[in-house]
Amino acid sequence: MSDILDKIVDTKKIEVVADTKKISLAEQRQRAEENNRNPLFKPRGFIQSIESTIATGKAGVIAEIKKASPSKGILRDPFHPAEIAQSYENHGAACLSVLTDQQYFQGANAYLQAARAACQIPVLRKDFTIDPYQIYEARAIGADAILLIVACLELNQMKELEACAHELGLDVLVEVHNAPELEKALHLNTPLLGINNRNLKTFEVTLQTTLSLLLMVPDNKRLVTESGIMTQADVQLMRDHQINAFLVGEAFMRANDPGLALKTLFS
Ligand SMILES: O=C(O)c1ccccc1NCC(=O)[C@H](O)[C@H](O)COP(=O)(O)O
Repeated sequence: MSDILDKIVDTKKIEVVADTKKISLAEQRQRAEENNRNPLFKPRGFIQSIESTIATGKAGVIAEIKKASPSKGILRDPFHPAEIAQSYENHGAACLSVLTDQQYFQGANAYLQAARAACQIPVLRKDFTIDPYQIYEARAIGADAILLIVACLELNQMKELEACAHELGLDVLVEVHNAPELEKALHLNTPLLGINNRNLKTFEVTLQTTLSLLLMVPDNKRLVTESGIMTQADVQLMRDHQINAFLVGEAFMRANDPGLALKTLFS
């Protein structure tokens, strides 16, 4: 595990203990299950939205809402998640990804809630999931999908977390950065496989990461290329390799109108 991931995971362990004292696991679970019975909050179908967008010939874009990151500092200030969500939806995003980690990304659960309430498209809770508590919490705040980062997790943990998510109707994006992680990820059931082009140890970003792992990705997985997609040439390079799902943050967060930037990048 990288230094920053070590730090983030240590923080998450402390947060889960503290959060459980504020809202118990049983209460969080009850909230999650209530949401599943409420038409406003039941899962919107994250993978389905990516697939139906790609089926029309367009790129399946997971458009990220993040105020800041460890590698880049502040990306957007002022920051209005509801406006950004509407702009993304109006300009063709298949899904949203909202950072909820506070300490390292200046995110918040409230940002996810505001973004989801402002649109109809499904939302990934972008956080560092290490404990089932966070999955109940994700569903309780309205998330439609969660992220599992292989570099942070043992295989048994990943399987347990995936089963918990699926039980609640949440989709799972499993994220890898190298070949051993990819092999591990293939033990999960989720068809959604993210390759992060960012090395979380050095913060170096290269799209070659996705291209170098391509041959290892089975046909029954939907590959999402993540991080460092900045130009139309980047998009074209990926599409030339039949990669049609993208997770993009910085390029949109730095634009005046994030949705317009999405439309331009993928036109
Ligand atoms: O971005 C970071 O600095 C970072 C550090 C530690 C863990 C994760 C980190 N980033 C999360 C992401 O993977 C990106 O937010 C996402 O893929 C979008 O990337 P980009 O389009 O380059 O903003």
